[in-house]
Amino acid sequence: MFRRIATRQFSSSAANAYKVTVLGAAGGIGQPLSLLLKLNHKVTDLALYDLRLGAGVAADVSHIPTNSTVKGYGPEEDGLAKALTGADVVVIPAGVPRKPGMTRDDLFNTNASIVRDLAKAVADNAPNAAVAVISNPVNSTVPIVAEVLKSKGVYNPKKLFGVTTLDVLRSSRFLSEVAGTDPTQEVVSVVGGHSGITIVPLISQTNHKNLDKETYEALVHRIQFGGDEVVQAKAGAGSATLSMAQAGARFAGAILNGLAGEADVVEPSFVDSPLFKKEGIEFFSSKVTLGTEGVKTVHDLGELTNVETELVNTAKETLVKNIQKGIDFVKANP
Ligand SMILES: NC(=O)C1=CN([C@@H]2O[C@H](COP(=O)(O)OP(=O)(O)OC[C@H]3O[C@@H](n4cnc5c(N)ncnc54)[C@H](O)[C@@H]3O)[C@@H](O)[C@H]2O)C=CC1
Ligand SMILES: O=C([O-])CC(=O)C(=O)O
Repeated sequence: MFRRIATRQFSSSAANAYKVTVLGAAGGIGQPLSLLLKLNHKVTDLALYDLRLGAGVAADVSHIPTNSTVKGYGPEEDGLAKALTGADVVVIPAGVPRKPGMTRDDLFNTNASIVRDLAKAVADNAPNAAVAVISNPVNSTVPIVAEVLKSKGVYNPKKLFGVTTLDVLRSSRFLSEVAGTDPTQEVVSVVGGHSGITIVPLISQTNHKNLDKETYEALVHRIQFGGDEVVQAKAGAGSATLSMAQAGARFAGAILNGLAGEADVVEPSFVDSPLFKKEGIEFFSSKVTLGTEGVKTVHDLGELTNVETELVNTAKETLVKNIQKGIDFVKANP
């Protein structure tokens, strides 16, 4: 009796009740990300899919007494379709991570087809879901998802996101370390893309515009190549997983806050962007206001210093190639 009442009370038809699906849920990112999503009270239905161990991770996470129902899925018995059906948000951390000496682009050959195939399943089973792509190289995997969704006639540019939140977290942390401030109070807008020189933190828009040149350059370099620090330290066992899980949970949470109609939900993300389309750059990361239909507003970059303008111009040169690579891949390998 009690159980039936509890189920009804938290049924997914209620307001603020969402199904979130994680594709790649048993991986280094997927597991802690699933844990953090289990702690988000807006998530009432959590679907965890992986090639292996989806059921195991789900059984584990499901014992936490929050309001969501957790289910695990594998490729057998149409598990991917079942995991996706009815999803409001799909988060994709499936794919291989870097080893020392590799760039994110070196992951393209393996991850492009993984992401393409998962995007096909999203198109078929959750065409209205907001899709948040974590799998690298983000600058190319996001265009891959867009091309697949377009080919299936279900592309909604307002509901596709490349997750760049880890660059935002690192910026807050690293800036606070050089400025001697509280990292929780440092908010840094990061624009461009998610790899090396395409990552452009806008330090001039913080309270620390007067850092000396050497400190500023070292800070920007550390933010751009922060991922390498973790890859080196893990020495062949992968890249950032725990900080990325926090970043992914924060971004998925922001999408849910937007869907729920909360005011002023703003996060940087790599989205289908009007900012530089005239220059042939279809996707760009900048601050985005999230709303009930996904992207509500793509913010422009605001005022930049000459140095930041240079950094953005350099980022664009690489971005345009990374984006085209993703588009060409789907054209050649539909
Ligand atoms: N956007 C960002 O800021 C960041 C992105 N990443 C990227 O995230 C990805 C995942 O990283 P980790 O979790 O560390 O890797 P991992 O190897 O620990 O986990 C990947 C998981 O994906 C699963 N998987 C592979 N193919 C799949 C498929 N077709 N369907 C479902 N699941 C599949 C694997 O079974 C594995 O459990 C990598 O590409 C990495 O470069 C990592 C850190 C930050
Ligand atoms: O560095 C990597 O390969 C993983 C990643 O994207 C990050 O940590 O920012």
